[in-house]
Amino acid sequence: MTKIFIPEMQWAQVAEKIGGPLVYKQIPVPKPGPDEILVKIRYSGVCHTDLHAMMGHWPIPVKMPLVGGHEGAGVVVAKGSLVNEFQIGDHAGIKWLNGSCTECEFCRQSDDPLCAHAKLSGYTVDGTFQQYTVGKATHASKIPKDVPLDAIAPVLCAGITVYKGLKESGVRPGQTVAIVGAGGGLGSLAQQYAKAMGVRVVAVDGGDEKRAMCESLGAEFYVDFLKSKDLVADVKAATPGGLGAHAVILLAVSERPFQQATEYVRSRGTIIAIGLPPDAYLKAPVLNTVVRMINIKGSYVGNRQDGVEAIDFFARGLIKAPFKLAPLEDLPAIYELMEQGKIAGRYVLEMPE
Ligand SMILES: NC(=O)c1ccc[n+]([C@@H]2O[C@H](COP(=O)([O-])OP(=O)(O)OC[C@H]3O[C@@H](n4cnc5c(N)ncnc54)[C@H](O)[C@@H]3O)[C@@H](O)[C@H]2O)c1
Ligand SMILES: [Zn+2]
Ligand SMILES: [Zn+2]
Repeated sequence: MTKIFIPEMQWAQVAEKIGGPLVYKQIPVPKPGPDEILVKIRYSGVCHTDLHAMMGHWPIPVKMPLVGGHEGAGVVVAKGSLVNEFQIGDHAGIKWLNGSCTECEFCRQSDDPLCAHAKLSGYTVDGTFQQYTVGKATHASKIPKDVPLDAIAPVLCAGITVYKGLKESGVRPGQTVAIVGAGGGLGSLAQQYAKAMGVRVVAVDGGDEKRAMCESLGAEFYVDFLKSKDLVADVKAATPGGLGAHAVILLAVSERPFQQATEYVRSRGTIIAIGLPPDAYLKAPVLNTVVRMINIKGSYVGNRQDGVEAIDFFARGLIKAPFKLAPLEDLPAIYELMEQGKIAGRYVLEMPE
């Protein structure tokens, strides 16, 4: 086996404290434990969760200083003595779920995201905004060699999460899903997974750039929340018979749509909350929820099998979502655009050689 050179130091984007700023600097390359792999990250997507993490938006303690990032795609360059799943040179993905205990009731039932001892990339352990990242071999994703590492990166969180959310909604081929926040990273992939599953899409987001993107991704209708005078009526009008959407996938980073979705979901329909706006509450009228038999559920990333399936959809050529490439150094500017809701699709960072 050819020996791969691994440097002692590497470039990383580091948040030194809650709220930032980010510092682009050299830090030590981590060493994999016995059950871990070391991945030379080539590309990492930038998820809105990374921004929430740096800003301390959620009441879950976040590691500081922090290297964010959890959509990392690269090459295995070292592994611990217990690792059988990967060989040096394999392509691998580091996801939000960096590892879990594998022994608790949730892990045993393949609900590993619910594990109380889960390690979260770019939150409780350092993530993929660095040249080299460690992850548990059991939880890292296998990426086929013919799959491009830049395009697959956003699938590792955004893709898996929306794929899982669509399955949790129970929406069936031929039915209609309203995707709220359709113009963002998760939204762009949600449209592609829905289409691949034979589900019709009503996209909800703001602005003409996102309209153009959603229409190119196959949305049958686009409702602009910035321009619509009656969003509920507009979404319903875009669904068969005007009866409302069979499922609503909430990906927006503001609270309003979480309050509104019960108004345009179809009777017996399901609302899936995925977006995580800070300090937000779900609110639904009890009467309508009961007499229209509305389901409201949360959905949180996906388990290992969801990951395998989501990557497989991509590998079969069914998922093509737009992304923009930028060097790792540009992360602060990307966060600024994200804050302003100005990113159509996903940004993918390219690591320095
Ligand atoms: N549940 C999970 O497992 C999970 C996984 C990944 C991300 N997330 C969360 O999902 C959210 C979205 O992440 P992202 O990376 O796609 O973010 P993003 O910034 O790329 O996209 C968010 C989109 O929401 C749109 N939006 C804002 N207000 C809206 C409104 N009122 N109506 C319609 N659209 C609106 C924005 O214009 C933007 O296009 C974040 O809160 C993130 O933390 C959750
Ligand atoms: Zn994410
Ligand atoms: Zn567990």
